[in-house]
Amino acid sequence: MELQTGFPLLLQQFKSLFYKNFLLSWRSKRATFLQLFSSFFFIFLIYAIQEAIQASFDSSTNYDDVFDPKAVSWYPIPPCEDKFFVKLPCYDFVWSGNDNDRIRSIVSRIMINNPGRAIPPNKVLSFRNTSDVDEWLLSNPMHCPGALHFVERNATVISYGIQTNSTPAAKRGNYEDPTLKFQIPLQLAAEREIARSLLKDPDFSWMVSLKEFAHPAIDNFSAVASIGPTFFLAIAMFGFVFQITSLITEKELKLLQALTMMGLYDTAYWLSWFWSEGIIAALSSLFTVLFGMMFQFDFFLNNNFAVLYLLFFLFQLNMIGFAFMISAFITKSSSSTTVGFSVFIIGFLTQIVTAFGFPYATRFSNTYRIIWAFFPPNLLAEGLQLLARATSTPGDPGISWSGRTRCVADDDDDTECLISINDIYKWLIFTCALWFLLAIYFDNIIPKSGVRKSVFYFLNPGYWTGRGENKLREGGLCSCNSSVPLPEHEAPDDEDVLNEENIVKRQATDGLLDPSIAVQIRGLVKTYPGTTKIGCCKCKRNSSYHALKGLWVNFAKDQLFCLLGPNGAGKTTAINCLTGITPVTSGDALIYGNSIRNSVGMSNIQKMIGVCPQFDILWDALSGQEHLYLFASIKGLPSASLKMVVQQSLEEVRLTEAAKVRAGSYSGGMKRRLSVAIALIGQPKLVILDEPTTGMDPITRRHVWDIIENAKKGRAIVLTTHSMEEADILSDRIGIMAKGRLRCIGTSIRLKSRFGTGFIANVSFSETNQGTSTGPDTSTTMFHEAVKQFFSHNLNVKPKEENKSFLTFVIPHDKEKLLTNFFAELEDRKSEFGIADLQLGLTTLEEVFLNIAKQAELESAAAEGRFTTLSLPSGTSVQIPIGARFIGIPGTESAENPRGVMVEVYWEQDDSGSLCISGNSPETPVPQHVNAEPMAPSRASTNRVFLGREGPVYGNVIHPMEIGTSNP
Ligand SMILES: Nc1ncnc2c1ncn2[C@@H]1O[C@H](COP(=O)(O)OP(=O)(O)OP(=O)(O)O)[C@@H](O)[C@H]1O
Repeated sequence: MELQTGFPLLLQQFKSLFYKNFLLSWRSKRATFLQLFSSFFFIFLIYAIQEAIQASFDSSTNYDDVFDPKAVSWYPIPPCEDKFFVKLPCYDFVWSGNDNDRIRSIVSRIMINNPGRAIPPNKVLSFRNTSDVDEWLLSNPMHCPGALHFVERNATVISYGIQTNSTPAAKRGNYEDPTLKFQIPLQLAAEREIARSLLKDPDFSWMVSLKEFAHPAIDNFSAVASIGPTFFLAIAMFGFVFQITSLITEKELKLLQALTMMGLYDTAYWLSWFWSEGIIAALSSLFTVLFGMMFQFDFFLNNNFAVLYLLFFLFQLNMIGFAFMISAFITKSSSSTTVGFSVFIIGFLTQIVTAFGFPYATRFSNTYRIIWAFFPPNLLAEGLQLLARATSTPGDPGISWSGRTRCVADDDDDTECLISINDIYKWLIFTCALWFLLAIYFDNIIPKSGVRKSVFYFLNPGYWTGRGENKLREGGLCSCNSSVPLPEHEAPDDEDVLNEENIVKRQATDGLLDPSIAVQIRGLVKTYPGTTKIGCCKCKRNSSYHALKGLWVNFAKDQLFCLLGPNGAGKTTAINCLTGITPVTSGDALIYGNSIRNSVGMSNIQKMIGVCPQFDILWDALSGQEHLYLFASIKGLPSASLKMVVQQSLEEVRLTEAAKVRAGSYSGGMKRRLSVAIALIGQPKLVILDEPTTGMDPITRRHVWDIIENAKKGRAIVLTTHSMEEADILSDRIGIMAKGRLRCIGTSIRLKSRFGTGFIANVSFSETNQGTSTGPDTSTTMFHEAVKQFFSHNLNVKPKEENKSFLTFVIPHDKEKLLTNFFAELEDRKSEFGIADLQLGLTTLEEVFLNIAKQAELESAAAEGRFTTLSLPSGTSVQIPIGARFIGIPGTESAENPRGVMVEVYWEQDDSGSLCISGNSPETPVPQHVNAEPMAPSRASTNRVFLGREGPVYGNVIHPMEIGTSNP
């Protein structure tokens, strides 16, 4: 099937990723709902705050149009309880001059003649002079709203003064103007009664009316301008946090890595996210403006719709770009909320600073404004200020579309225009593009799975032409990678591995590419470099590690090559090198002639490989069918064939019925099957299966084996597994790795015959000879003994397992030549021995595996000179090199045993694969001819005495050859 390439592939990848993002948004409805409609909640809050604040100025006409002001002529002295925040007991007024009869009479008339309400005597306090009043007011704050001070100059002149608490106050939506409420009534009462007293006419009266100017609303409090920036930032923060979470989750779960292995273009990935989030931002901005209009804000009604919409949309888009960029620095999706909260707090603070005029005033230099514009919330705050200022009074027309470029002086002092709404658009577009490019740049240079590109990767022409080396680096940006020498090349001990290596080397030197070979690995070396991370308080050092120490091997077409090896052998590393996830340190590999070290080669390889990674890399919210559609599209399968291919794949892995079920609800086995289907989709020419059947039940496992078996045709398959049965059944060739090296290679039978302990003979006896249930009869014992005798006499072997129905013998390889005659004779004497059935088989692959792993561990322990303690039943403890088989015990020399005694040590591997002592033989004399070496490390070559204490005792290693035996 012809796969798409170039721009059509990019377009197809973009479409399928866009659809994936759409599905993810659709299925996380709560998050999407918040992104789209959180604006309603915030605008409602702005509305409520605006209403509350305006209500507090209700008694003032400053915020209203007053075209026909009313005259007010009714000004009684109000009861003191009407004063806001008054303390009880309170007084309607206090006065001074009480040592004067005439003044006393004037005050009593003020109280009696107060319009509408006579003031009771207990609501008034009198003093002799003004200083006494001041003293009382000082010691009794808020107990009285005003004071009158009278002085009788002469019979015709009485002067007076007024004191009021002149602070305007607001309480629960009401405004208190002290002049109108307290000062004028006191003034009118004092003047009225002074006039009556002087004229001696108790009915003398005149009308005083007060009337304000007709005026339009003087100011318009804009909650949108004052608190809007914070609230609109909060709306954008939902998208910001969800965006970072989605991106980091895809990295964390290695979903992005899986897509990259399938040949994903970076651009398609980022564009798909940008578009899908851009659409949500577009809708969210639309709803923001519509809700603003719905709540009848002048800000939203008077400014042009497009001008408003563009500001909100560009801001939200900018925040998405910002989220992309920030996500490159975050490794855990759980951190995204913290990051979002931090950005919000910083934005909140810088918006306050912006609202106070920084840096959009002529006294600040342009540099400040440029720096300020790189943080999107600042631009939003300034944009909202401009729009609010354009609608500050109800008569203001707002900013029209054509007026968006018009620059209005910011301040009364400022005559120079500093920024227009159009400039804000330009800054938002520019910085958004910048964040987008930086996101791709940082994503490339900040390590993912320990791998990154060079800081100046974009300066390498090969990056743009695709013809350069596939240069990836390892380690963090700030870590100093020490240059590590390559591991020494050791010629393999095993003849088959050596042969394979020579074949590959010869083919590499000749430059010949055998058409039957799918993958040729040429001396692959992978060293994870040691890094020194300089933290704030400490230096952290990791030493380098040679995970692959020179791998030379061919994988043939139409065959399955199984890589076995204990944990940490380097299997996954080898696979990661082949798929381009990990850069190789040295050597190369050709996959169908394409080098993994070359960018073009790697992009060709990605089109022809399918990978089933060790751990399922799936989106919980997507169904099996959707996964297959996505991966097939990323791979470049023509869109016309997608449906058919996906159906076939689902049928193949028996997931048709669960095709529409979300992968999150799949069982472990179903997920593995889906991963296998993804690896096989698009007929890849090389399929890499890393432990594909982990967690599957035996029935499903066998079914997947069938799938793998059928998939061999026309492609090469590389399989890693810890199931020896799987390896045995599926493999055409097996390579067992340990400690980064290939230890053996060949077919299953060859490995068993070369590395197994020998043959297994199972002898089962006929039922009639098995005695009663209470115990074997004498004939059974007789048959058993006869067979045992026969084996012992001819092959020198004892049974490994025995019960009343069968005997099992392990026959070493060196007896192979005797076997034909031996079994022919046994077959002839079957009835004589009471034998029902006779089976001969090779030892299991598992045994081969264990032997190879143990051998590798022994070698490495010997190479590293590691020691362990052997505790003998006699109570002696000796230090012995790990893996040593025969040990002479120092200090046991005697006349009887002049060379002392020795033991054979038995080794086994623990769960982590390390060797540990499983037991030892009884002590036997060391033969006379044996030369035992004291095997202490150089620093403790003798059994020294340290500070009065004995040092450790080191055993003498005896080479097995000296005793006449060979190594296991
Ligand atoms: N990024 C890394 N940095 C340092 N060392 C690493 C890194 N990745 C793997 N290693 C080391 O390289 C060695 C080989 O690891 P690898 O994952 O290839 O083993 P494996 O054979 O696949 O094991 P398993 O069967 O457990 O999957 C291990 O000792 C591992 O600790």
